[in-house]
Amino acid sequence: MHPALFMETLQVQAAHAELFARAFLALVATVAVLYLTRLLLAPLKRRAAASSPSLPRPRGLPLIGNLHQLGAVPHDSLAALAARHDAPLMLLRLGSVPTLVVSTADALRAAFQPNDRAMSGRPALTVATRITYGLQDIAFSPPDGAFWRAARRASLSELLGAPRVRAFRDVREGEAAALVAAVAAASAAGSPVNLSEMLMATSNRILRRVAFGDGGDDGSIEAGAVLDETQKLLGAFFVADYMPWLGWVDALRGLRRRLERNFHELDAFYEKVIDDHLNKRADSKGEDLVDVLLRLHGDPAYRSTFSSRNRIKGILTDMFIAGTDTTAETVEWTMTELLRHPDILAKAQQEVRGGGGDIVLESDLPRLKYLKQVIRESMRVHPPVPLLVPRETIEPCAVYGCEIPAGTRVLVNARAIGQDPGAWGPDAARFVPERHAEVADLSDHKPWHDSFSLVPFGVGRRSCPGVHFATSAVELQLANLLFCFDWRAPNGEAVDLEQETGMTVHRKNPLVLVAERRRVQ
Ligand code: HEM
Repeated sequence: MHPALFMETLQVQAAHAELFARAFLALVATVAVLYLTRLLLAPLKRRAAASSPSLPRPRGLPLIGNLHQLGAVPHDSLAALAARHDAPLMLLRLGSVPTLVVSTADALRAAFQPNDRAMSGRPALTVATRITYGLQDIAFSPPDGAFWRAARRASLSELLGAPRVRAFRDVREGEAAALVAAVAAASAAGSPVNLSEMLMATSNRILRRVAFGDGGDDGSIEAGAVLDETQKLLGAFFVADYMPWLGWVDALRGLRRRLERNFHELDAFYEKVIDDHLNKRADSKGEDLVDVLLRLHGDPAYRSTFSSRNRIKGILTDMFIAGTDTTAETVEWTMTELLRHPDILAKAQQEVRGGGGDIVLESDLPRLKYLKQVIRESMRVHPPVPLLVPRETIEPCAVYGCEIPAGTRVLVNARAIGQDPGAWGPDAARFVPERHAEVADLSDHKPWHDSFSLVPFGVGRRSCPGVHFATSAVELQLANLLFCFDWRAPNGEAVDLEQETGMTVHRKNPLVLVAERRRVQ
């Protein structure tokens, strides 16, 4: 190496070492100060706690609080922690963030029924803030401004409401048929099929066709990879979201650079899609979601809500992050449970096959009552978003007489609530679709919110506006998989229930099954 270059390298290394030493010293000093402050304040806190009712607060560690108790599968670890402390509502400190965790149906009712508004904030998480152009979307924007209310109203009336969902029926039927064809082709030689992969591809294609009007073909592989990376980043642990003052660690870990790269790729993709739509709008046939958003952009009644391209792009991001994995995972977990319960699988198949024809269409769905019970039961036991999307209190409120300050993060453990024996009885852990047999209208999802015991789509004013959109796709795909194929695990193995979590939860091991094409007489 050239001596000058060698010297320069040494200098750079020395500068890095010095920088690192300084950062380390700053970290040690901060930890010491925080620990001392905590020690000094402890008697004061104890006196205050003795004078007012308070919620259980499982003991944490200095600095990280209860973060270490989240484990690899946070919703299950939190359920176990709540059970250990007999605490349907408990207050944790995740890093420096005070967090209320709700784990039973009664606790959810007590927390949300009187405080729907107070509980309707969302924390400004690092990834969500960036990919939604600074919270200019529906899922993460603050609820107290005019924008969120107007955008949510538009999402219900224009984007995700029943008429719009009906208009995309051809897309869902086409993609269900394509899924059947893909399974048939892959299993033609008797080899097992990776159903998880196929379900994710189907869900992705539906969203892309509905949102952008493209078929997920030409040039879209790249875009698929970009959206995949967005999902991965959303599930990644950013230190800044729990210890804002230690946020620089995310930069050292390379996460900030990854996020920036992903944001710019996503942005370039949206820009192209929007330009393409503006250029060919005049001769396009049906409206896709980009067309609708551009129409609203030009409509005086909506102009202030959809005033900028960034808001249109923020809402498109919502559709993808909220609508793709969730739908695929619902089908994946339902198939998992069916394979683990052959009697239930047989009963559901008998119902689906009772209608004749060689494929199931949407017009067949209203008669499939048992299938709907199976899906409901699957979402009770495996809600795809087990801790919902985090909330944050926007004003102080009280639960069970205990004050919850503004700015408290709120995690609703939908999975624990779905298995709460207080709400579901002593057999809550068993998979029994018949427990929903008395539900009058299985397609009406409002009771899911009212009962507070089945909340895979969330609660109150921030609950999911995509329920209709999602359930129609889930029901049709499942009906066709059961109608067209007989299913079994390879070599008679048991199908496991191991989970892998990000913001959503999917199977850790892909669902690989043997599918035998049913011959229709
Ligand atoms: C089975 C599929 C789905 C599940 C389980 C699901 C679940 C959820 C959950 C748990 C929330 C948070 C609710 C809360 O905080 O109380 C949510 C919010 C949301 N979902 Fe879904 N979702 C699904 C499909 C969809 C689809 C297909 C779309 C759109 C294409 C969508 C769009 C949204 C949006 C925009 C929000 C944010 C609402 C707000 O903050 O006001 N979801 N969803």
